[in-house]
Amino acid sequence: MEGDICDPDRAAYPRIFPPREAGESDHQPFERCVNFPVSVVLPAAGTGERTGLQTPKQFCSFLGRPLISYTIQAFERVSWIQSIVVVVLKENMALMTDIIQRFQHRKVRVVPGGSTRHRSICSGVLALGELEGEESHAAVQPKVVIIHDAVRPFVEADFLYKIAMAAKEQGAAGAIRPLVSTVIATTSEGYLDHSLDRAKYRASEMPQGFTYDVIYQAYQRCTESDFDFGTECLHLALQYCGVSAKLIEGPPTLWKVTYKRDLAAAESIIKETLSRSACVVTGASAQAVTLAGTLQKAARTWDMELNVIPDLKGDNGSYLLTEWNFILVSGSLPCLSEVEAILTDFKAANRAPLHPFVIVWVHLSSSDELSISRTMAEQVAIMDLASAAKLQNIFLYGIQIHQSKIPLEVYMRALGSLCGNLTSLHRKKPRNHSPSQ
Ligand SMILES: Nc1ccn([C@@H]2O[C@H](COP(=O)(O)OP(=O)(O)OP(=O)(O)O)[C@@H](O)[C@H]2O)c(=O)n1
Ligand SMILES: O=P(O)(O)OC[C@@H](O)[C@@H](O)[C@@H](O)CO
Repeated sequence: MEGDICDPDRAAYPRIFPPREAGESDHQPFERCVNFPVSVVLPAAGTGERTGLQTPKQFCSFLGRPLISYTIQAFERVSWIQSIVVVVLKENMALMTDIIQRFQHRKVRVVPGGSTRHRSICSGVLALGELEGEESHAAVQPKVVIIHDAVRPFVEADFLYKIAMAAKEQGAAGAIRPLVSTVIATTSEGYLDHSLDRAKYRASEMPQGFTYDVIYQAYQRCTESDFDFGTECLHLALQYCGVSAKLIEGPPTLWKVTYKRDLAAAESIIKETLSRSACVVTGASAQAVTLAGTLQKAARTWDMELNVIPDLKGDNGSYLLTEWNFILVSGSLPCLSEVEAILTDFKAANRAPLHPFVIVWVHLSSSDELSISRTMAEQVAIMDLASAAKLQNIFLYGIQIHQSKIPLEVYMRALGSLCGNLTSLHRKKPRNHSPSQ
């Protein structure tokens, strides 16, 4: 597809996902890239009245992490997004800055919002044209602006790609979903006037994309009434720039957190997603990498996503300690130092895990290379280590695979049921963090 400069078969993170084998089904996420600058505006200056809570819904925490942090993370994981502008109420600027620092968000800038959603979005769009500080080095004025409600945390890279490409081609693009209920028009006395043919209408959702010029002009030309009562950016593009947006049906995950019940739904999705992902840390051992590849394939039968990494540090040396669980695979003789190293890395990253992390230490031994006594001694040492790890909110498991004795598949099933525990672990309340509203 035009603009798609990445080889679609190349994984977005080549050092994590081994190249797919010929004919292997498309289990692994890969990232399609665009070749023009894209920035994001996340309006988050609302008060969330409809939730009935004191805390604005974008700042409500799940597993110790505010909702808006999950949304930002969904965007900063997309490598072709150059910058993110979060728009919050002036009194929440310090809180938002703290969240960015605490969760190590990158390429994010905070600007003050307005009294309505359109005024907040406009503030974010204008900020993209005024690059300041280090932003001016890293980001250029975007060709395409993606606008996305900060309270829609479940957005996928592939759909963002479709919206960005359509916005570049058409000038504007928006996500839509089928209507669940029929839309009816009422009389001023509150009676049915007429009902709309549901087949002709769709729900307008987010993300939406616009070329920078279109959305900038639309906000320059719209009226005060638009600013005060409007809810649809696509309408402004049509009304004031003559641009008819390309509409793309999005996945059901695009829904917006609006009412209190939506918070509970969002929390269960977050827990479910977290418990089905893990990083396999292999070190440099070729044997461990091979075992990791086998694990990765087997994990698909457990509906788990395993990302294989050589160590806990990312390309730029920063720790990859986001919300992953970890499976530490050692091909060499089982030595505690590998486990101790990963726990030390956790400590060095200075990130108290806000929800239980799981480390499964899988040792592949080609024979009974260990005497029983050493195994026993080692098990005691592992148990001590596991007790210490638990104080860090980390659950440490160890599995020794004697390849000679039992087929690998049997171990895979054991590991599968252990990984299945991740879900139950995440159902536990995070230690020491009473979740805020
Ligand atoms: N003045 C406003 C109003 C809303 N928003 C943002 O626009 C998104 C969608 O709006 P909505 O769901 O209506 O949020 P609230 O206005 O906070 O909700 P409510 O109407 O229940 O108060 C939210 O991320 C919200 O923070 C904004 O940036 N500035
Ligand atoms: O109307 P609310 O302020 O609840 O939320 C904004 C939504 O209307 C908006 O996100 C989509 O309809 C797309 O424009």
